[in-house]
Amino acid sequence: MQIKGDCKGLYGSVVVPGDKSISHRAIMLGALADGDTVVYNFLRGQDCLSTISCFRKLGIDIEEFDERIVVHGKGLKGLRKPEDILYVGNSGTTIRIMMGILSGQTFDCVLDGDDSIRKRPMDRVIKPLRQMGAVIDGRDGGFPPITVKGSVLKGINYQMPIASAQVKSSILMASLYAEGETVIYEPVKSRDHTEIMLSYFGGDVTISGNIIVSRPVNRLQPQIVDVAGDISSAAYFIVAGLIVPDSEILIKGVGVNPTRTGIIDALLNMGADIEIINKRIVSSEPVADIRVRTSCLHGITISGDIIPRMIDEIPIFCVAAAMAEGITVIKDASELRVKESDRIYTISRGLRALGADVRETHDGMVIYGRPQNGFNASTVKSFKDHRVAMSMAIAALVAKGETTIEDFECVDISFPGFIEILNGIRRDI
Ligand SMILES: O=C(O)C1=C[C@@H](OP(=O)(O)O)[C@@H](O)[C@H](O)C1
Ligand SMILES: C=C(OP(=O)(O)O)C(=O)O
Repeated sequence: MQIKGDCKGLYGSVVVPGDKSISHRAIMLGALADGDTVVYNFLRGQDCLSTISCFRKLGIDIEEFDERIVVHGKGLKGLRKPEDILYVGNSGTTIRIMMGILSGQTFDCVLDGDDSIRKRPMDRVIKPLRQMGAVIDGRDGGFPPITVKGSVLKGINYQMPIASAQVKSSILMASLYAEGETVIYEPVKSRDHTEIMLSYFGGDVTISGNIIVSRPVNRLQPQIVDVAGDISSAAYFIVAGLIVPDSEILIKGVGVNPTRTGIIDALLNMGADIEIINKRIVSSEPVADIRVRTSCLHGITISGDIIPRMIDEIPIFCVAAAMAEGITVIKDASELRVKESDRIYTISRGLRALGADVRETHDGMVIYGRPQNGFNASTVKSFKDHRVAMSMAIAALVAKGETTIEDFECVDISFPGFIEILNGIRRDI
């Protein structure tokens, strides 16, 4: 993909596709509910389509219409043994949360994914699920393919060693099949869409601070789920609107669940002109419109609790940091090393190719903002990582000349239509 630089301004309003995390969960809980769940604004990105494909193989009828998806749920005990392996493509969320669901079934199955998934650690999920009684294994102790033998589960008390919504959600799904209560202690609060949606579907979940208690229920109630716009996708336009001169963008209908808004808090601390307006609740999740205008940003340090609240946005945050005055330091973000790519390495490498001064540390980066000669166009790798590809596209807007981003089609994993929306608000195209 070629991206023309020297962008003269971005102007207008955009609507980003539905939230990836919420879309996955709507299919999963819809499949386990007794009856039809209707999902509006479902994200038709490859990751969520992988979730649909896995549940179809498990015997769930899922119909796709233009504006909605209908999941014909068969109840907690309604899944049937698949005839094939369950292929999750590039989606960590699909494989990890499904491991929890499949542990409590009465049949065996195998989960596998692409080259990137085969390198991602699954022991973080295997360990607590085994404590619950699951019979589950991975290649070399913890990598896909994963085999799951359905078994009888019991509730556990689990202190999570890392903040991970995928691990938490996998345990919560298994808790639906476990005898007794499951208690999860999170070191730092991670996104809570599973807890919110489980309650919405009639599950028995209580949350107090970082402690979540779940008890099994006899049935889940099907629902209408209107998926909020994905703040992770909105983040590319938020940063673009801040760093491209003469810009003003309104992003409509974005999910602003506080466990996801770390990127907004971090950018506000850098001096960003961001307004959150028209706040409302949609299907139990907070949603708002976000207005951004070109701003003079300055460097900051981010670490600790804010990191899980913006984990997927750190690549695009690095682009903002590289355009800010002064130094930005990112700490406590070693989880980035086990995403679709090692994002500490891949985003540092991409930004350096455009002329930024970025140094890697074991758990983050140090970014010396505003390179003297500005950004200069180059050919950069996406490493087939959708978040790196889109972050580089935004950085390319403020480079001199035309940047080439390799393997750009990977953006379809989370944001089909990204480039069309971006070109639609460029004043110079
Ligand atoms: O639960 C989820 O939907 C997700 C959780 C996060 O992963 P971790 O749980 O590994 O932090 C995030 O990076 C991923 O894109 C989506
Ligand atoms: C890490 C991501 O997703 P997943 O873990 O589901 O592959 C992401 O979308 O940035």
